[in-house]
Amino acid sequence: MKFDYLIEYFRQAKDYNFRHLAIIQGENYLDNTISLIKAFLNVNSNPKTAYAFHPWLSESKQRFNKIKESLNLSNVTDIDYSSSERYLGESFDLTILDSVDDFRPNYISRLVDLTKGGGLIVLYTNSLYSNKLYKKSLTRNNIVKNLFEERFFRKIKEHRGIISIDDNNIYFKPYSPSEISKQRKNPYDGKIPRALYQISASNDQIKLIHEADFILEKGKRVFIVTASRGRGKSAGVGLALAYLIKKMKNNPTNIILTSPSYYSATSIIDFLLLGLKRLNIKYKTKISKEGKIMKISAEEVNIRWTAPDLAKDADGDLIVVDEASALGLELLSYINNKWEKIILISTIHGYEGSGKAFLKYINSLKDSQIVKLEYPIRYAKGDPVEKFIYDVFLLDAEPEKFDNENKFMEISQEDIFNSDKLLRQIYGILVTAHYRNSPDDLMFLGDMAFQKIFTLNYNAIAEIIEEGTLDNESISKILYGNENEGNLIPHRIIKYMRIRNFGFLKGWRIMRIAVIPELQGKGLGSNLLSEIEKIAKEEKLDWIGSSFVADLNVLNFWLKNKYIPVYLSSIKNEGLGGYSIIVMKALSENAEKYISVLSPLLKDKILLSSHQVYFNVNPEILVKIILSINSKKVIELNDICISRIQAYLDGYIAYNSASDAIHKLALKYFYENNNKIDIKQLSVLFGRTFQGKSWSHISYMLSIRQSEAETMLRNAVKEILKNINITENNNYVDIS
Ligand SMILES: CC(=O)SCCNC(=O)CCNC(=O)[C@H](O)C(C)(C)COP(=O)(O)OP(=O)(O)OC[C@H]1O[C@@H](n2cnc3c(N)ncnc32)[C@H](O)[C@@H]1OP(=O)(O)O
Ligand SMILES: Nc1ncnc2c1ncn2[C@@H]1O[C@H](COP(=O)(O)OP(=O)(O)OP(=O)(O)O)[C@@H](O)[C@H]1O
Repeated sequence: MKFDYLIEYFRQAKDYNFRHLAIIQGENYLDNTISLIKAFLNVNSNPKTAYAFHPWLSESKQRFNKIKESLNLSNVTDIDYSSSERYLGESFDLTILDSVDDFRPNYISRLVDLTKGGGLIVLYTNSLYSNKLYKKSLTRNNIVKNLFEERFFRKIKEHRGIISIDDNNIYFKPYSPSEISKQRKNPYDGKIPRALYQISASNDQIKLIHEADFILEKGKRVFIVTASRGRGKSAGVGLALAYLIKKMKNNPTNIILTSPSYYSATSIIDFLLLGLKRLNIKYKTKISKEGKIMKISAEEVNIRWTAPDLAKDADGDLIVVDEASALGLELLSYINNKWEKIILISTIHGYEGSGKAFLKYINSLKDSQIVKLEYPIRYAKGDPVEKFIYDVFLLDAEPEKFDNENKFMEISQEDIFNSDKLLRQIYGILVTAHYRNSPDDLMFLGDMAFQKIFTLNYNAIAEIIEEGTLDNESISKILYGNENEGNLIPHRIIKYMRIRNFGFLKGWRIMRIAVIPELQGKGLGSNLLSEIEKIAKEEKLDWIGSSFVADLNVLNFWLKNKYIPVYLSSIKNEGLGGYSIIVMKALSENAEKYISVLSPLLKDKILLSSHQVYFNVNPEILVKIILSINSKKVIELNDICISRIQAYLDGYIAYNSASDAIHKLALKYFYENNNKIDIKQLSVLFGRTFQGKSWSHISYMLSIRQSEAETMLRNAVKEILKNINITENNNYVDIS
């Protein structure tokens, strides 16, 4: 097919700085891809090109070579989908997505983003439906739905500026440049150095650089930068840091830079270096073996990139956190407790979800200033491809609040995907409530067949996966190392607890439960759960459970609804920023037996191995879990122990001298649970005794003053002692 008539539109896009997206399908996909790009080359003869694929899959390299050679493309970066996050700070004129082997929403939204105004994105495939890697992970017993893809096609037809080519048919409604708003940079006003003004890409960036010196004011200061994707937040902060370095000149300063992965901070680093160059400030860099810039020294200032878990405790004067909302509120609150000067950068709408909880958090921070960037950097505002991506992946879905909060019903995936209004509502609840929702989750919602969706009148929703009833072979595979993410709870229990026959039981895993933000805390979540439990009982299930990243509020919700913790993952899920916990409620006698074995084991695990496995977990979470598990053990304390504790309380010996005795006393308390003690006091005791934490660590984690920590521990110890039958309250012993 010839696409010469599109040249005029490509030219228009170049003039107005917007992009086109083409979806090419059918038997002639390769020829059509080549012809379409040929038309585009009339407008840009040597485009900076990104080519994304799974290079290890058969024939993918041949396709890459054929396209590259037929078009004589010389400036090509080949990107392995699995490491595509490394390219987030880059920009391209032409982006080619090989979708023959995979059609994965997260990859598409991430890579489309990298394309500049005037550019073209081509997504080509034989068929969007068959043989796709991510889709296979949603397939069970050969069954999977196509609701996501069907909607994707409907959206292609609805949007202007999107080209759809299907063998011999082309469907394209041109976009009107009148909908594009070009931005002009305001004249230079002397507020920032001219050299930085010249390299700033938007008025928003100039404002950001100007306002960043808020951080240099006396006392605690938190400077927050938020925007949708690609607004130049990170680059702007890089330039702002260069300016701060210029201002701090002779002050020795240590700056810690952190982000979920090194690559998400590269924009900051690149633009910091560019800014330093333009300001004529000399700098040195320390580069790792993999080529990562780990440290920059300029004037008296040192800037180091450090992974979040280490960064939070590092020594420094200022911490800069990129993609802050992805780190989770617990870590952010720790950082806020420990650091005096903080810069937080976060995407508000985007593939990390819109993060209402994060917004609420930053709005509540004292001594803070928020700068919001509006104008996109890579392309003009009003760009049709951005509109398409937002719509097709529902990046900005916001739910409405409905009356009659308690009407319980099940909704089919078909009903949801056939009504955009309903889908926006349901998915909007997930996006706003769960800040880690991503476009992949939308495909999951549409295509994964073994799930059920329940709602309380569209104000609260739960997404449930059917798990269990595994056969012998599947169970054996799990025992000997195979993954089975479709059966998450049975997998964890079979693999890690080695309890084989749990796999035969039938259960429901509540994969997501969420209430629209305005209605949280009013009982809707609990009501929805109890309605679901009724149905689960009617269906004769054995168990109902959930796996989520341990967070105090969420844990409280499950405990309040009488779910019992049965498993806590031994490694941190870096992607989700925490340790996953599984909670469960038995619906059959059979399941009751398993829970009564599993939960005491979890209590033992926490009490015996927190110093090495869970030392980074908030002690309050661990205390909540152990207190919720009712398993008793007798722990004997002899008189010497008690006397040493008493001597500690009376101030004759230090904590360290009595630490073993206090440890035993705490163990006795946690296994006997006989009197109610303030949870924060217990958490200090647990943190110091079982996790080996320092007083300062504990205070940052629990948001208490450092000076309070030891008093709280003493109070907990006193309270526990009070309830132990002690005949004489001595702080010495005679041995006869
Ligand atoms: C598998 C998973 O999906 S786990 C993730 C759960 N979902 C989320 O974190 C999304 C954001 N939060 C929400 O959508 C909701 O708050 C839910 C689903 C956690 C709870 O539903 P709600 O209707 O808010 O809770 P409900 O009123 O029934 O119960 C209140 C209890 O839940 C806990 N809770 C957890 N989160 C919240 C919250 N955001 N607001 C109020 N209470 C909360 C509290 O312990 C509270 O008890 P308390 O008032 O005695 O302290
Ligand atoms: N002043 C500038 N001059 C040239 N290019 C810029 C400038 N500012 C940003 N860019 C480019 O624009 C793109 C987006 O910038 P950046 O990564 O800072 O945005 P962001 O808002 O942090 O995006 P994300 O939400 O994707 O993290 C990058 O490719 C960056 O190199």
